[in-house]
Amino acid sequence: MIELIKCHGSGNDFLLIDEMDRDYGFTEENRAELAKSLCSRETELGADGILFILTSEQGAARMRVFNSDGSEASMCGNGLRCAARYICEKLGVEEAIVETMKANLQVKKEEDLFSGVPTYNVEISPVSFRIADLPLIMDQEELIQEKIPGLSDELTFTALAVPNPHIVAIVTKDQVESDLQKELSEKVNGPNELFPDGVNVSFIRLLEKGEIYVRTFERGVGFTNACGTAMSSSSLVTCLIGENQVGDSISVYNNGGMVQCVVHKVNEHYSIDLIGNATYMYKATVDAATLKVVEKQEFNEQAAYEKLREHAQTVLGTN
Ligand SMILES: N[C@@H](CCC[C@H](N)C(=O)O)C(=O)O
Repeated sequence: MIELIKCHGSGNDFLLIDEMDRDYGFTEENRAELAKSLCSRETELGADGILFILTSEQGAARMRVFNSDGSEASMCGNGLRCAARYICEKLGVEEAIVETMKANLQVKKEEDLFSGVPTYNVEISPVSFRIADLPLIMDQEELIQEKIPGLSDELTFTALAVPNPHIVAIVTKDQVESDLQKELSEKVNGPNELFPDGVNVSFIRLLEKGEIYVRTFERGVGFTNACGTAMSSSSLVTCLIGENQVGDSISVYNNGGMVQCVVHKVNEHYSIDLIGNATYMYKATVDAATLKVVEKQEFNEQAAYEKLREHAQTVLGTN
């Protein structure tokens, strides 16, 4: 029997499985297979990915994230907020260090972003603009607000690794609503010569000063309600172009709700605080042999979250 929690950050939903106290004896193949089968939207659970919580020698716990196609990602911002809540509540602490594939990251409980919505602040770091770190195969060091030959004649992109790979473009409302993002994203996430490992592709719409909208096609998943590392990357890009300021809070609206991002710059190194909900939907027990849900218990937290989501939709409706 596998015990899990279905949770979400901005509607980017995950199945959280705790391997700290319980040794399920998963192999790497098992984790990838579980991600593909349990995350399938054809099944009762369905999710954008699985968060495996493990013991760590470098922090309070370790988070590994698998996309719904079975690939492992180096980071997941919305997932880290859910993992942060789980780890902090389990250990009875308000803040912790969580080990991820490439970095040990600071997480902490924050004041509720909206009444009754459990909120966590997670560090998004390290940030690299070296295109080799994505990797993006082009004959240059960085790509900041530039065209990518062979990808789009109309859009300029910024490429960054936080540390999972992202390209972001500032677009118009019409461009967000067109099929352009789907076409580009499928191109760079299929066999292609630019991004051999694929890439998360975000379109940003500038709303007001301090307010942006971000829509992301996630590598290994497809369009999701929101992507935390993408919203962090997008906030940083709006600071680079002078639209927003380092140190200021940026409200980032998405199709699943909203979060806040604060970009920091210390000694030429950027990091981003990603602040948003960590909502539990239900607890479930799954039979590992049949992958059927044998028990389910709701948390009743979604109603409070819906109020935040309605607010976000109202803001988007007027922009
Ligand atoms: N949804 C995540 C990112 C998950 C990983 C991503 N699809 C990748 O492969 O890099 C987030 O909230 O950051």
